[in-house]
Amino acid sequence: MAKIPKKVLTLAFIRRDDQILLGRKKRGFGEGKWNGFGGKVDLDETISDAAVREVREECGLLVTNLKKLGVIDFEFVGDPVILNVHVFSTVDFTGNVTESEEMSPQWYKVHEVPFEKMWKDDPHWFPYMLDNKKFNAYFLFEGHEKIISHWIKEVESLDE
Ligand SMILES: Nc1ncnc2c1[nH]c(=O)n2[C@H]1C[C@H](O)[C@@H](COP(=O)(O)OP(=O)(O)OP(=O)(O)O)O1
Repeated sequence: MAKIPKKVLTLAFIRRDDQILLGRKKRGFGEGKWNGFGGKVDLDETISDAAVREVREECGLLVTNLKKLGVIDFEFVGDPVILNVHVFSTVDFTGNVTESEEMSPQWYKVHEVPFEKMWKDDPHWFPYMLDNKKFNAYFLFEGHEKIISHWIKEVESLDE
């Protein structure tokens, strides 16, 4: 059976009191949408090292104690590549929030997250992430705005 190609990506969220740091993507995939910080994992790094690097590059913060909370597979009709996104969260960081070429960051209260300006899948799994519950999920998209099918399940543990 043919192997399905997967592209591994990170997605990290930083929490402070009742707030979460989001960034508006200024270019490329997901341009204009608010999201956490992340991107592709390089060949010579672990997934969590990539998560730390991407946060640093995209919003200037140095994060520690990242907890992996979710793994989501995204499939797009007509595209053989599955995006395998590893979701992290932390409350531990140093540095100042800084705008980058890729992201315009802003703190949001957790009950004021702007889902209407985010990926359509986000409202489905954010509640797990915000509650620090571990989860696996799958979304099949047609284009970038329509979810055709999906599932989410809470899990006891995730591979690091
Ligand atoms: N559907 C959905 N919901 C929520 N988050 C995401 C998606 N699809 C996604 O790809 N993502 C996340 C996963 C990553 O954090 C980013 C996409 O990363 P990308 O900007 O393509 O990767 P970089 O390595 O930063 O890209 P370049 O530096 O090559 O521009 O969105």
